[in-house]
Amino acid sequence: MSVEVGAGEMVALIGPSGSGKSTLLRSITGLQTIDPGKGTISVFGEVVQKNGRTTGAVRAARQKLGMIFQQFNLVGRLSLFSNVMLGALGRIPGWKGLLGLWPSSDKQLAMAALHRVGVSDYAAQRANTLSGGQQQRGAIARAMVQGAKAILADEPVASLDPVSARKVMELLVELNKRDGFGVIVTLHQVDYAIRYCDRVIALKAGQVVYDGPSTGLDTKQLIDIYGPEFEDAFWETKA
Ligand SMILES: Nc1ncnc2c1ncn2[C@@H]1O[C@H](COP(=O)(O)OP(=O)(O)OP(=O)(O)O)[C@@H](O)[C@H]1O
Repeated sequence: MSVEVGAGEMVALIGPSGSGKSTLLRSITGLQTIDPGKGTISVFGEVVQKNGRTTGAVRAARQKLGMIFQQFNLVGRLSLFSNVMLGALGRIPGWKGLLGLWPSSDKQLAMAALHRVGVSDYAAQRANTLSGGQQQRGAIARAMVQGAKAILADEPVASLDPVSARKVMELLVELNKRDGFGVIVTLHQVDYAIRYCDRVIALKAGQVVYDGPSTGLDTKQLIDIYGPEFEDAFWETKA
């Protein structure tokens, strides 16, 4: 496949289960290597994968990419604040991080990020005592402290109730529109992709089958992507 996403874009990645959405995101961050061959992956202009191997540029590129997962990936027994501070781990020696010897500038950054995503009131609370929506906001704050320029979110709302899911999607839109973060978000809910994202890339069996404005997706294309059962399922979720 060949795909290019601009620095400040908000893109939904959709497609049936197994179509390659997670594989694509994981490959961009270098968590997974691509097949040997001519394919390359570049992040902010630097080649991070080539000939089926990650390059030396992958580490610096990872710093610029905040990865958000369905299951939040916070350390449950640590406070929300400590979890967000982990975003700064790449900037100081590991032992300092373990002892909690964070520079005050990073601590301020963490509180500002928690405030920005609307969960600063829970900073001292253990992560595993928070709701899914609050944890996901914390994960986004951690990406901000990391210094990410773009957020790659792999089904970030799949484990959330509809209200929390909407709030997390609205937060991603806000971070994109107001703060200039690039966002690539994989979604199973096509209606969320259409409502919140300007551009949709649809994958099917590892190929790009649609790449264009979300407003350009029609029922026929969605049936092509997901199969004939799609129409029933779509209207069920809208009801
Ligand atoms: N290099 C590769 N060559 C062929 N197949 C691959 C390769 N890498 C991954 N796959 C397969 O492609 C599929 C992609 O799965 P992936 O988890 O990326 O899909 P997904 O769209 O994120 O699905 P879901 O929505 O269920 O999370 C998997 O079955 C995986 O084993």
